[in-house]
Amino acid sequence: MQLSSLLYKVPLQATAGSMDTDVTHLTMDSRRVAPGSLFIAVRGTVTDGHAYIDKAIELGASAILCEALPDQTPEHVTFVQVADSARTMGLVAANFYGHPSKKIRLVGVTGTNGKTSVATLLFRLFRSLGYRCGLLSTVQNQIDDTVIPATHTTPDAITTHELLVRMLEHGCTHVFMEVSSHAVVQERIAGLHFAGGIFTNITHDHLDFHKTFDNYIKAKKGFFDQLPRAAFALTNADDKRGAVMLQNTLARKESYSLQTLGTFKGKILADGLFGLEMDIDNRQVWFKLIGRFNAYNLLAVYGAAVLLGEDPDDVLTQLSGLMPPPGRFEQVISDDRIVGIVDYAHTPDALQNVLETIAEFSQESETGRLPQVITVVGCGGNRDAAKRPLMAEIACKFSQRVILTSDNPRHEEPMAILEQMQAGVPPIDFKKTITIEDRREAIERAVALAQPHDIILVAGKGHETYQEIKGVKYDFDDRLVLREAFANRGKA
Ligand SMILES: CC(=O)N[C@H]1[C@@H](OP(=O)(O)OP(=O)(O)OC[C@H]2O[C@@H](n3ccc(=O)[nH]c3=O)[C@H](O)[C@@H]2O)O[C@H](CO)[C@@H](O)[C@@H]1O[C@H](C)C(=O)N[C@@H](C)C(=O)N[C@H](CCC(=O)O)C(=O)O
Ligand SMILES: Nc1ncnc2c1ncn2[C@@H]1O[C@H](COP(=O)(O)OP(=O)(O)OP(=O)(O)O)[C@@H](O)[C@H]1O
Ligand SMILES: N[C@H](CCC[C@H](N)C(=O)O)C(=O)O
Ligand SMILES: [Mg+2]
Repeated sequence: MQLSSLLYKVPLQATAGSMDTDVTHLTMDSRRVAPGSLFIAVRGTVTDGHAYIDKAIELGASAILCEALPDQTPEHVTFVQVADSARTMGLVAANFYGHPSKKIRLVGVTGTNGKTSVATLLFRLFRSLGYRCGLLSTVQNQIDDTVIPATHTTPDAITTHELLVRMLEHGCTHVFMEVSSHAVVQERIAGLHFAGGIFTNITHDHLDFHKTFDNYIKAKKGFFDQLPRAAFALTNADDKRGAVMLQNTLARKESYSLQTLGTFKGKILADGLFGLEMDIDNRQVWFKLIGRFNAYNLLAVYGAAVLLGEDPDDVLTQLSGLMPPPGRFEQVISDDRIVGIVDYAHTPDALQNVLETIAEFSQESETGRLPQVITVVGCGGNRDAAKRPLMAEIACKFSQRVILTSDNPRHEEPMAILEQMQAGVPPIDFKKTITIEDRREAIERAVALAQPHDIILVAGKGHETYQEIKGVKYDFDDRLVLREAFANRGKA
């Protein structure tokens, strides 16, 4: 495509070289430059893409998009200067790929917790309603049955556009995607045309990246600020910041609620390890998902589906048959009835929600002995450190035994992370807390400590199939390790 067409409606500051140059490929990574590429120099958190312009030219880039022109520009390469290359990348990607998001109904989900759950349920719901669909999520990307591994919760703008084109070619009519706060700040969603946006909730996370809670709120709100007038903006009316999200949006304002007024009203009628019974818009329905937080997710999905024009009865019928996404309250039961729960709770709020849900149900046992809750939990390295003591404190508050362990230490020392978690353990709970650095050993110890009908929560990794230590991803799956530990229990 001609560079001038690629830059259609893109605000430019300066150019050097021919605008007729042909561009055959876009990339923000010099290591991926091939002859004919447009290399987009983006300032990152570790390094600055501008430092790789020479490398990109060496590898045959035909044009460079950047925020600062070098003193001398070679004649055979065109330079384009813009104010914000990350944002421009999204606009250029939209031009290059022919605005696929305008030809499909794209719905984004943002919030601290529940994005994967809501996006995945919407994807499965619309498929069961007969549509071809796409999904961009933390667990995986999907085009109907074809799974494409995900590296991020929200891919970069070029990858997203590429995937949307593939989805269109496959005949997809609807795409559901998670919109992380990182993605909003890094402009990964620039150039996308959304048919709707959904807000789940906002609590403590990612303060390592956003620095303050206010910045974090602003990042989430930024998604709604960008929605077009024709879109819907569906918020959680029961969340303190639910209304804030919609303050400046042009989109149609809608809400869902279990507690107050909202476009979509729900009520929990029954809640147990078997599922949820809810009243939604005066219809009583059973769902296979567990816990109050999932009542919110279901209501958000229902509301979005109705806003997308689906019949409420059809939506509820299909929704009642859906299973939770992998690693979300996934149960692994031992032969002697120990209940293992693997859940992706990796924030204080998620951990508290899951443990409160478990606490409610652990009183239901009919064995005469009150089941104990054993929680195995860790916190990721090179991520928000402020949540570490909080998560340990919450684990102690709601469990009879707590095993603190590692969760993707990345480039940090596992024991240093664990010491920060230990700082949150109240003195009264020292006795019930053990620290075991190796996650497999920690899970095995939980199984050894458990008796029939006890509940073991293994929190933080959910669907993940690896443990990341010093840049290497080792195979590790909480569900498999738990199953193995249960199987070995009989043999000990
Ligand atoms: C903190 C963060 O978000 N980092 C993302 C960011 O990387 P960065 O800012 O560190 O980039 P950088 O390494 O400084 O490089 C700057 C630029 O130089 C380029 N470069 C670099 C080296 C080179 O040789 N040549 C070259 O051209 C890079 O391609 C890049 O364009 O931009 C990269 C390209 O898009 C992302 O892959 C990377 O995600 C990292 C891997 C990451 O772990 N991100 C996490 C925190 C994240 O985004 N998480 C959210 C979910 C959070 C949630 O749970 O809600 C997500 O959406 O996945
Ligand atoms: N609506 C909700 N409110 C609070 N907690 C929730 C909600 N939905 C799910 N959770 C909890 O949060 C965990 C993560 O859920 P989910 O993967 O859907 O969130 P996410 O927003 O996609 O997370 P990430 O930011 O890591 O992508 C779940 O395993 C569950 O413990
Ligand atoms: N999307 C989140 C996932 C955290 C999951 C947890 N297992 C960890 O590695 O910290 C992040 O990148 O911060
Ligand atoms: Mg997610």
